[in-house]
Amino acid sequence: MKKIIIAIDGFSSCGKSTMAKDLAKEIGYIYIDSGAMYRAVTLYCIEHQLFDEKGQVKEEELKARMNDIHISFRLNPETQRPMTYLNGMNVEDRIRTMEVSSHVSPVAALGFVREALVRLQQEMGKEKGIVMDGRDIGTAVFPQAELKIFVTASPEIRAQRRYDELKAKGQEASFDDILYNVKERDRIDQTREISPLRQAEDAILLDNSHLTIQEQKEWLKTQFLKATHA
Ligand SMILES: Nc1ncnc2c1ncn2[C@@H]1O[C@H](COP(=O)(O)OP(=O)(O)OP(=O)(O)O)[C@@H](O)[C@H]1O
Ligand SMILES: Nc1ccn([C@@H]2O[C@H](COP(=O)(O)O)[C@@H](O)[C@H]2O)c(=O)n1
Repeated sequence: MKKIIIAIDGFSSCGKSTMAKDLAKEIGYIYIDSGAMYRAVTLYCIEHQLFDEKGQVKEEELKARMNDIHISFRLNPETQRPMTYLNGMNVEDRIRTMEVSSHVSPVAALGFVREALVRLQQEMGKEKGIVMDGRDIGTAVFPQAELKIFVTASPEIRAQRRYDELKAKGQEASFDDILYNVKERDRIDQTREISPLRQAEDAILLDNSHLTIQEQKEWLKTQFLKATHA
């Protein structure tokens, strides 16, 4: 069967990567979490003191160091899940902290950061057979994608899911902080100048507020089958 590109965009924490990962595994496609790449750049900024005392990113310094930032993915041999590597180090857990979540959207709004990461994402998808999730995959990275999905759910439901996830991992979490972060990231992502978060005209909308993980997985598989048998 001819391989296609599947772009899954949408709001923060609505289940994009859960759906994308499951589908990719089932159909034997590569899965790329583009948000992990923006998170890795943000972690680099935190670890190299590239935020000033007001929490603003030191743009010129980051720009000068972009060539020193190397991001890649490797499969965890036990779980078969992709892990994010930054300059050869596994940073999968460190990029998921609230500290990174609360700094990532301003970093992702910088044109030179987007240029570098979009180039890398397009390179990863040039052979097709890829499921990529993010904010601008269907609009900017792969506008030619054969299947585009745009996922949404209410902010409260999304925050609750993230809260439950952190609690299950034994991490300290405040529902209010998570809700604030989810809404604030959505605001910055939707209002930035370059490639703002929006639904592509040809994307299929999914509100999964009241769907289980299994139901949304089946829904996505149906969309894939429709797109590949059309
Ligand atoms: N339909 C669902 N019902 C309940 N929980 C869900 C559902 N879909 C995903 N989840 C859970 O919600 C949390 C967020 O999901 P996920 O990480 O896939 O979202 P995301 O959109 O990729 O987030 P981000 O934008 O932050 O990368 C996870 O704990 C996941 O297990
Ligand atoms: N294609 C993308 C993907 C992500 N971002 C930015 O990164 C943040 C973190 O992404 P998650 O998917 O891990 O939540 C997100 O809030 C965006 O600011 C992006 O700009 N483009």
